[in-house]
Amino acid sequence: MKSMPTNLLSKVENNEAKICVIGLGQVGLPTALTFCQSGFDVTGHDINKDLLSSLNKSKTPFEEKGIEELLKSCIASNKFHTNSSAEDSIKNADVIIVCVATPLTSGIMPDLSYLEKACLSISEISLENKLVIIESSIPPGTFKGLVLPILEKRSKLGKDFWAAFVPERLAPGTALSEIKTTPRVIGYADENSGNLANSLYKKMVTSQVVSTPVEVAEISKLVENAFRDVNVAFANEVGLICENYGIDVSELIKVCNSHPRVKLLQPGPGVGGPCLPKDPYLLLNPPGKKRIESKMITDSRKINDNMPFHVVELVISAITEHGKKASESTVLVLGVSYKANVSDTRFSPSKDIVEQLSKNGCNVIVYDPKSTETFGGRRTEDMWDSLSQSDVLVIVTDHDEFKRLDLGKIKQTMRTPIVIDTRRIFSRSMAEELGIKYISVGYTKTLKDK
Ligand SMILES: NC(=O)C1=CN([C@@H]2O[C@H](COP(=O)(O)OP(=O)(O)OC[C@H]3O[C@@H](n4cnc5c(N)ncnc54)[C@H](O)[C@@H]3O)[C@@H](O)[C@H]2O)C=CC1
Ligand SMILES: CC(=O)N[C@@H]1[C@@H](OP(=O)(O)OP(=O)(O)OC[C@H]2O[C@@H](n3ccc(=O)[nH]c3=O)[C@H](O)[C@@H]2O)O[C@H](C(=O)O)[C@@H](O)[C@@H]1O
Repeated sequence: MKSMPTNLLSKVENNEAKICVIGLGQVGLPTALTFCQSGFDVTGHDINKDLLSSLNKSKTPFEEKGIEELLKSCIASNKFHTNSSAEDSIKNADVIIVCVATPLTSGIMPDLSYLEKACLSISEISLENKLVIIESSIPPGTFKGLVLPILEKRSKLGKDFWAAFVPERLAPGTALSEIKTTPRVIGYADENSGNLANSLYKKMVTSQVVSTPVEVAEISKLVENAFRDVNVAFANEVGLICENYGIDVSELIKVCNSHPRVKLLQPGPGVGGPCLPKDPYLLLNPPGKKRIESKMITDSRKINDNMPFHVVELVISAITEHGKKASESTVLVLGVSYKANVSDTRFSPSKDIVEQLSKNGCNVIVYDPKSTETFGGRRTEDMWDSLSQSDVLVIVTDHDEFKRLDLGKIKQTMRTPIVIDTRRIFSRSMAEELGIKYISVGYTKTLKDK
């Protein structure tokens, strides 16, 4: 075993290490730009050439607070470059950070093909004196079982090169602040690699850097997201219970959360995004091993996946109670992205809501200022004009822009004033005072009273 790579360590400590980030998506781009902001020279490589050319014009394909300004300043400083050649990008780098996607296959199994290809292209180059970091979320056992065997094709870990798994914890929408302020986990396979990675991330992160064996780090990332998924599922289940009792879940949450050890989350239209619907399955499917059973985790996934269908039931009941047929009704859906103030529509609850409403015969109009996705509905540019033709307004995403909508104007404009506010962006009492039929996940009193 070689001793600590002092040359590489001093390059890291003096901000002289050249960094290459592979995969410039929602994780890779903020990572590349934040390291650049911390004083490093960063090359971003991606297989998507259109993405590289739009980044070179300071345009990002997704919405993220402050990212275009940061991209512009990093390009202007001449410290951020893009390169479509994997070979050149890797060859010239001291540190290589892999941020490619690790999605699910159609059979809900981990799809590690992007990671495998990225590692293969790294392994083609001599890794002498380089540090390789994997940031992509990976099923337990992947770092030692897949990543290292590929990287060690020509070079030896701990002798020629160093490697660590450093899971990303940023949440889209607040990525550029969270990437620095959220404590960072370093998953190490050997001590020197762990120390190098530790020094590197201390340059970027203003909070704690926690070191742990790589096996723990792999599982920690997936458990964190499964924890969040299970907690949202519990909130959703409590919402459904409240509908049965005819009480308002928001009032209940306020009361329960006054207990110092209770922190109920917010029920809603379901759980979307690139990670929560996927990571519980990465946790339970270690590559090459038997699937692990966890009823709580899989049931939570089912509860959350069922919420869009529940929202559709709320809409159809409201239409029926109003004496109309679904096929005669127009429904305006506000929001296609999976959560507030982001443009990402991956696994968005809006998809099932729009598709199922259409299947029920509704005329579905979709409006989202952050995305042109329609999920098969008809997109409108003029929300107020579409509202004037609508029988039901369904809020699926709580963008700030929607929160500012005037309820009085909504009441005056709609053909039938029925609002399904799945995110609780409006005041229930104000809506009801205005004569709006107000329904939410966890509040269906107006429906049940009839
Ligand atoms: N999106 C998020 O908020 C978070 C994601 N993660 C994890 O980070 C990883 C990346 O996720 P995202 O950034 O959302 O994915 P993404 O899909 O937004 O970006 C991945 C990028 O990698 C590129 N790519 C794929 N194969 C490549 C290759 N062989 N060489 C170069 N580029 C390649 C793609 O073209 C794409 O631009 C995943 O494992 C995800 O689970 C972790 C924390 C937060
Ligand atoms: C444990 C944790 O908080 N993980 C974060 C999560 O980011 P993400 O944007 O997916 O999380 P989120 O804000 O909880 O949103 C996920 C989904 O859950 C829904 N949601 C969330 C909270 C809530 O009370 N009710 C609710 O319905 C959201 O609307 C959204 O559809 O997953 C990220 C990731 O791994 O991609 C991770 O880095 C982030 O730190």
